[in-house]
Amino acid sequence: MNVVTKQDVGTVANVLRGMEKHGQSPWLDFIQRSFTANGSLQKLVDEDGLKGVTSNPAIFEKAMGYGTDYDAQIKELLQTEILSPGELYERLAIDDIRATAKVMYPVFEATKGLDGYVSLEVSPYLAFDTKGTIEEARRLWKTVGAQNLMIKIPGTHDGVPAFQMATDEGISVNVTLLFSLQAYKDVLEAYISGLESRHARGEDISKIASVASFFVSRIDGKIDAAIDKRVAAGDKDAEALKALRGKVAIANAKVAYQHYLEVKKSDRWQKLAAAGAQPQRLLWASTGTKDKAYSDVLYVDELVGPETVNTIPPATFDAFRDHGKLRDSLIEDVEGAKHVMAQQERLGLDLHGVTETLVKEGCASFCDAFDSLLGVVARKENEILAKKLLIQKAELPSDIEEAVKAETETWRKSGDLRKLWAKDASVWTGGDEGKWLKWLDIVDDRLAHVSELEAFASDVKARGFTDVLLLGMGGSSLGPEVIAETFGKHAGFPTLHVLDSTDPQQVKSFEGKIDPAKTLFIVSSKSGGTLEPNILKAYFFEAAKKVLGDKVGQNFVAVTDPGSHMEQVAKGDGFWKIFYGEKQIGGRYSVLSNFGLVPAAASGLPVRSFLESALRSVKASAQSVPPAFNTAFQLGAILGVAATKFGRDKVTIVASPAIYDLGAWLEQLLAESTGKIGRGLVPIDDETLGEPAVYGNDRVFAYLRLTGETSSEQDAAIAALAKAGQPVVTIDLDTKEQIAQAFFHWEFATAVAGAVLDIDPFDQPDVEASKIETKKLTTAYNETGSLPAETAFATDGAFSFFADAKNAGALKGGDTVAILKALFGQVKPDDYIGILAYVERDESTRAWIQSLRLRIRDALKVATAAEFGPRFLHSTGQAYKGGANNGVFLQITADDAADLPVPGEKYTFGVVKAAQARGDFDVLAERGRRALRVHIKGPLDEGLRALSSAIESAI
Ligand SMILES: O=P(O)(O)OC[C@H]1O[C@](O)(CO)[C@@H](O)[C@@H]1O
Ligand SMILES: O=C[C@H](O)[C@H](O)COP(=O)(O)O
Repeated sequence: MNVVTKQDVGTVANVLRGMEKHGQSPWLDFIQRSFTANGSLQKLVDEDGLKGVTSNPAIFEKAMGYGTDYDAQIKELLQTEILSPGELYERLAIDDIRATAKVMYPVFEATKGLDGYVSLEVSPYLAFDTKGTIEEARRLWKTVGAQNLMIKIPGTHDGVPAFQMATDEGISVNVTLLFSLQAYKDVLEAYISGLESRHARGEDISKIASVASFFVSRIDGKIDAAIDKRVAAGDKDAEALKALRGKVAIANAKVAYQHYLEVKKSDRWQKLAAAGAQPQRLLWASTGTKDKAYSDVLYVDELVGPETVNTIPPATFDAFRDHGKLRDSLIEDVEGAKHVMAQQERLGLDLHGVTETLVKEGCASFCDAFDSLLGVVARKENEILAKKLLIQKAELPSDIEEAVKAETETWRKSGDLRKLWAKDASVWTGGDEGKWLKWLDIVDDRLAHVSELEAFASDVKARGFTDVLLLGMGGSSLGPEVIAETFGKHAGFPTLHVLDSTDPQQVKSFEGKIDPAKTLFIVSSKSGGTLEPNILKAYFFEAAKKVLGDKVGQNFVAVTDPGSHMEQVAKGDGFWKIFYGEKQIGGRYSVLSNFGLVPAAASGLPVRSFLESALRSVKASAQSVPPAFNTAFQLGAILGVAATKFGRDKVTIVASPAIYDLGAWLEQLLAESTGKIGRGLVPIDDETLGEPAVYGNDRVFAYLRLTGETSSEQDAAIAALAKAGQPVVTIDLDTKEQIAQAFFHWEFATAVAGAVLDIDPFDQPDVEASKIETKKLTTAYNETGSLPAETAFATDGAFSFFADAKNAGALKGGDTVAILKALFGQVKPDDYIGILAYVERDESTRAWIQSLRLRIRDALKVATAAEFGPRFLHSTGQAYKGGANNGVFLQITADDAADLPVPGEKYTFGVVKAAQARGDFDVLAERGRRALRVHIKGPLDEGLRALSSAIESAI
């Protein structure tokens, strides 16, 4: 706009100023920070008699999307606050609107509230959402807090009731995107009804202003195109059609204006007018000429009339000042306008259909503009925050990259990420997914209550505990384990240990690490009904009671969902504290709720800054972030697309040594969330990277890299894999604390991947099956004093082999090597092998299983999972049973060197573990999985060594 430099502005003959005499107010369809700040806007007011300003998402996109006007404020805001791109945009926009409202305020005063307005549009994403629109209108009205503000609301079917409510509540509204006479009539009716209801309550209606933004040029754009097409096709009505070119939009506006005049005469309106109501003026919008063949001031020249507004884009504003003509054109030749309307109908130009399309297209194009604007804000935010956020880099083969782009665009168009945030189950299977999404809000929620956790932390410190022993499984133990493993001991606080096993030796080992009198026990179970934490609680409660007597409960804390069995137990046993979980969060999504935070606080982790770090991830995935800029979405889309379209269902998790345990948490999240109804992602954790040659085409590599403590071997191996064309996603963490961000990032990505896989990522149907089998066995034990007998299909030295009839048939028999050969002989490319060991998980068994899996991987070139039972039952076990049938399983059980009693039960820990292994195997077999169980008699270390060498010979 050249208003500042042009010489002829403000002359007496200024045609813009002259509009006033015709009862029309010129408004400007434009906002830009520098334009307001450098006095250009003021100059228009002073010299051209500018009377108002309008904005829309496309205008803000132009203002914020290019240049550097806003960079300083963005930086400043992000220094002190954690904001999503949507929140950031709103802060910038509101500042602009306020600054503009200030410039326009003298006009507002001088015209006694007739003019001087500035319009701010509600989010275009809400165009079909009445509730969302009214809520946002109220919020913006309150936040901007300027009398001369108008909230812009689309005049859609769903927008009109919101407009009526807003009017009733005293909010001034600019109803936008009006194309048809009928839509305009509905809007005027809503305005009157809104005023009437307010007036009926005895409230003032004189301060409410409203305009109806009736769009002009876009109508000609569509109608003229239809005319040209028909003329080109040799339509018999070519001449009559040509005569309508460039006429319909103006005729449509003139007819709408006639309706306005008629309504103003009505008794209904007169009553409101007598009570001080201001008429809702028609505002001509979309008045920039799009077709170069027409006058560049066509839609200003031809629509001049009393009690109207024309919001004029900058170039048209300049052009009109330069050569616009003023006459009462709006009421000129109304009959002619009606004739044009009748003609268009007779000729089948379908103005009705065109206006309907224009509403839809108008909403969609404002959404597109908003997407692009928010994308720019998100990009700027990412650049400024840099390492304060996780930095994700995807190196994908071009076919996967293309497919991910297409998926991203599908999500952008459908607005499904906003639906996800709105907890709309249609994003997944339309089941009960909406009830499991409280994890989306939990970070905000916990931050609001963080002082309780901080108080707990100081109490724990003050009581001088040396250790914290957490008893729980899966979602209740893996997050705390990551926290314990990653952060270690905090000075002045107890050491956090996590026990998630029924292996008697392992229970004993943990018991040996602590002094019950100086230990805080955290019994953690969402459901409160899980077998393991219940029996572990019974065991340690009894052990602690021996030293603490009646005060034993004071060394126990429960974390459980409200109303659970565990809550009752905790109350009955006089636990020191009970912390509650959220029923609307499943176990594996619970780490940022009390399930992760209570042990974190007890071990001295500064939970406030941990949560604030997590909040950055929440904001980076917020509903305002377009999918292309939402890195957690991108991760989920990559995993989902790679699995469904490219057969790459093995998510190979690689993590820097200092954060290695994230993989254990991630395994559960991915496997239990996605591995069901015969599909899903198979996490492969902690499988030391090999040469590219040892991999097939069934993997995606996810590399969690702690930038300050990287492993050069990992970096080199990952680089080689990317070079070899394997898909690699690298996520850089700048600090260990950013595991908080990684938690949310992966939860969000998993939810997205679940949608791409078309499954419910919040249930775990197949875990339940093995729990039922286990329960049957432990019940039988309690009744008969022994587990039901079972017969090995083969024995060889220290080894006995068990399987269902089908697997036993396939494995035939013979010696150990022959049986193992038969098992591994069934492995096909793109399968994976699961080693499922029900033995104590300690340094030596972990080293043993790790070296074994690598030998298998390198020999057979398939993915391997190395798992300990019963821990994995609450994690990857779901996918092994419910996912695709591409796993081959070797289950390992062993005689227990010593057993431990479970207080109050006949069964022992050893019996429980045996029942769990058998329950697990039964379900694997029942699901048609290729599986073998080998039981080791005698000393475990010898047995494991012998098994390794037999496997070595078999592969
Ligand atoms: O916290 P809870 O209810 O004891 O459950 C522990 C784990 O068991 C499961 O329900 C099934 O394995 C997991 O989803 C969960 O994390
Ligand atoms: O209120 C103003 C409208 O949003 C604007 O005039 C639309 O104009 P356009 O059709 O040129 O985009």
